[in-house]
Amino acid sequence: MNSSEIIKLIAINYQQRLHDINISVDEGSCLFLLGPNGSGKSTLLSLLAGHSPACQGAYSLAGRRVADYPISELALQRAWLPQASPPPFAIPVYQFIALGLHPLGINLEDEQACLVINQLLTRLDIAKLVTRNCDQLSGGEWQRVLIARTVVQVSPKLNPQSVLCLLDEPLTGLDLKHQIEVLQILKEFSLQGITVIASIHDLNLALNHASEVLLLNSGRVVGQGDANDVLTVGTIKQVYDVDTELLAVNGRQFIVSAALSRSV
Ligand SMILES: Nc1ncnc2c1ncn2[C@@H]1O[C@H](COP(=O)(O)OP(=O)(O)OP(=O)(O)O)[C@@H](O)[C@H]1O
Repeated sequence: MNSSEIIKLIAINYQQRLHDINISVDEGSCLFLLGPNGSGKSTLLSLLAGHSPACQGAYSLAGRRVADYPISELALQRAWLPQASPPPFAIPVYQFIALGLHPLGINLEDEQACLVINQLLTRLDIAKLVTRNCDQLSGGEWQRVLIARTVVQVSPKLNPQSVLCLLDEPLTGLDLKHQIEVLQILKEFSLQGITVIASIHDLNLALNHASEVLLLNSGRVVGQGDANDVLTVGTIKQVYDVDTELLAVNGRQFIVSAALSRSV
């Protein structure tokens, strides 16, 4: 393990869903997982969260085999936002977000915890919803509540042992303003040394916000590295079967569908 490597996967195979995955991720990286529907992004995130004990190969987090972590220690090191989970039961929003404190052994009597939660409520624009139950929210509001609960668990201000924040399609259902705020929160986390791994479908957001990307296809890694190197017209055609063009605007690259750009 090199000094900044936080995640190491060697020869991971899982059912028929992931094949020969060998990856390494550095501390503080903001890595976006990309790939078509069914390519294995959720499966890989679940495995990184420590939820696929029957996989073949080796997975180490912070230099230790994940299989050797007691679940209570794993919960201190990483948080995981699964994809599109419905509200579990009719619990008030504030109490649901505070569930993220549970693995840390603190509760709402902790002043710093209340401060962190209240800041998140403001930033994610959910302060006005706190007294409502989780099953009385719109899809985008519920997604922001889920993100808040996940982020609280690995907030460096509350949890000095946190190293990893895993999010499966965190931007799904969010409007533009809330997407930007979530991306900003994730960037701040990575700048504070927390490794962020999130799956998304928007290649342009990946180009402009990821420190690196990992592109999957049919459960195999097609490429990992700088988004500009991995997301070429050739790899996009190979993986998504879509013809694209790259446009440069104010020094930034954007991917557009070749068919759509010709039809206007
Ligand atoms: N519980 C399951 N049992 C068996 N196969 C599954 C299960 N869940 C998913 N799969 C299969 O595993 C493969 C990878 O699925 P996964 O959900 O990881 O893809 P994904 O890249 O996250 O897709 P999407 O972009 O649609 O969310 C797919 O072929 C899928 O059909």
